[in-house]
Amino acid sequence: MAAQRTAPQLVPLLSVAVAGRQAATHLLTRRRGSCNGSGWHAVATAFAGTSLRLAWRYGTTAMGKHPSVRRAGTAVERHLTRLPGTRQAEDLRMPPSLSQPVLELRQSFRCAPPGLVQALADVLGLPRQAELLALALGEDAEKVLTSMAKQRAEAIASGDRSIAVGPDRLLDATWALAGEAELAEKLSEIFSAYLMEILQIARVSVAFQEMSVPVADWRHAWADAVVTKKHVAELWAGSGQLGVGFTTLDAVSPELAMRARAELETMAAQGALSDFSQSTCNPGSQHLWLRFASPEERQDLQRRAPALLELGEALSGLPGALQRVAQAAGIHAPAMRLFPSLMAATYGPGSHYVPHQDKYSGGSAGFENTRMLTILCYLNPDWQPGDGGELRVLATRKEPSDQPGPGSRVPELLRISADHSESTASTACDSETFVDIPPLLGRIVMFQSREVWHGIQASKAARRWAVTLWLLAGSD
Ligand SMILES: O=C(O)CCC(=O)C(=O)O
Ligand SMILES: [Fe+2]
Repeated sequence: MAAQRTAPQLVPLLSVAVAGRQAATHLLTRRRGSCNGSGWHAVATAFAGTSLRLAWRYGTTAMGKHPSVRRAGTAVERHLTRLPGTRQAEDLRMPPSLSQPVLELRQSFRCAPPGLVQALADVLGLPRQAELLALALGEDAEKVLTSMAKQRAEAIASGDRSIAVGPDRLLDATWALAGEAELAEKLSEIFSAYLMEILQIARVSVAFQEMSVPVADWRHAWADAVVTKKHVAELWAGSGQLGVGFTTLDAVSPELAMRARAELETMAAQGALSDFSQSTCNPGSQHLWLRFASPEERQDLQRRAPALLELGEALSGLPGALQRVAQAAGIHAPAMRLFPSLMAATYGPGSHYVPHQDKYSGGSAGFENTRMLTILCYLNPDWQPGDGGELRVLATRKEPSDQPGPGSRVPELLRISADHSESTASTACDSETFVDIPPLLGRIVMFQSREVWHGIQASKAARRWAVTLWLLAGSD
């Protein structure tokens, strides 16, 4: 309808973009104590950017059908799910009786990390089944979850409050004397925020999933030529050093690596880098994202940083090459999806990254992301022994970690049994047994994101540069 395309639509359109950005900011600012949140930064940023573009493209129609901002945001997500190469076949199978918001919720749960979905299932007392959960939450999931949070908060406030109040509990001992209503309100606020964050991550997972492709769809002749059975055996069968699933490959031409480094230096000089990280995990590091998922993004990157695009496209061919070699060798490799985007990061003198695994998600909820494979490429032509900045790969111990992570009290109080990664880590690193890998020009290191404990030794050189590509879990 022509009337829906007039100027007043601008306000709700911008609101959609703002909602997307808010989701992004929320995830960024609530990141506490978690040592690897950058994947979700990418999700959130991607969601915000795509919301804006799609809001402009489709928003007018969406607004006609959905007057409120929340619904408009949902309508944008619906269009997201209809981008080329997405799950249209599933759309066709959807029973007509489910309303659009419920279908969208179901799609979110299908794309979200399993731990998140399990958490919602636990809270609702249902099996972890996307359709059931979407139906239970219905058209106003936020309202249902807020009311679950309130119920649980009231039960605790009127019952044995010592499970939530006191030393080493969610709330400190000053709450012991609080009135029942006041305590219930405080707990309800914390529980709601936690559940909203889970819902938000599930919603942005759709964008991430839909903008990614199966690794087999991305072929690169260079990648097919350089991957051998040795790499696959070290990576997926743990046949290499420490037996933890990592491999190195010195295969990027020094000429390409030098050009890529020069482009990063230029972008850094132009102020394209993030602020210095304030995290205790990697203090002082800076990063920037380089996306090449869509033709527009590729064109843009080609103009700004052609060598980084060339490098990104080449590295993106590695996972598919690894899959093919693994299959031929009878080695099991997990199914993966590629989100075509590199993170470039730089560590100046004194900065480092504590040992961590790449499966940790950002956000205070602290759930696991779906990363499966980390591919790093180093761009440091002048690196010398003594410069620091080595990638330290550590051996693994089987004991559970005795250090509960941030937010771990909330799932407990909400009776969530999900894979709350930081409180239930089933391995820890053995800080005495490790391999240090110099970050040499053109060197690639690949490892299992969920298994391999790794960190960066304090850098002493002026600038240490690396680009990273993360591969996400796909369905077998
Ligand atoms: O740059 C490196 O060597 C590792 C970086 C890293 O571990 C990360 O960004 O998660
Ligand atoms: Fe990492």
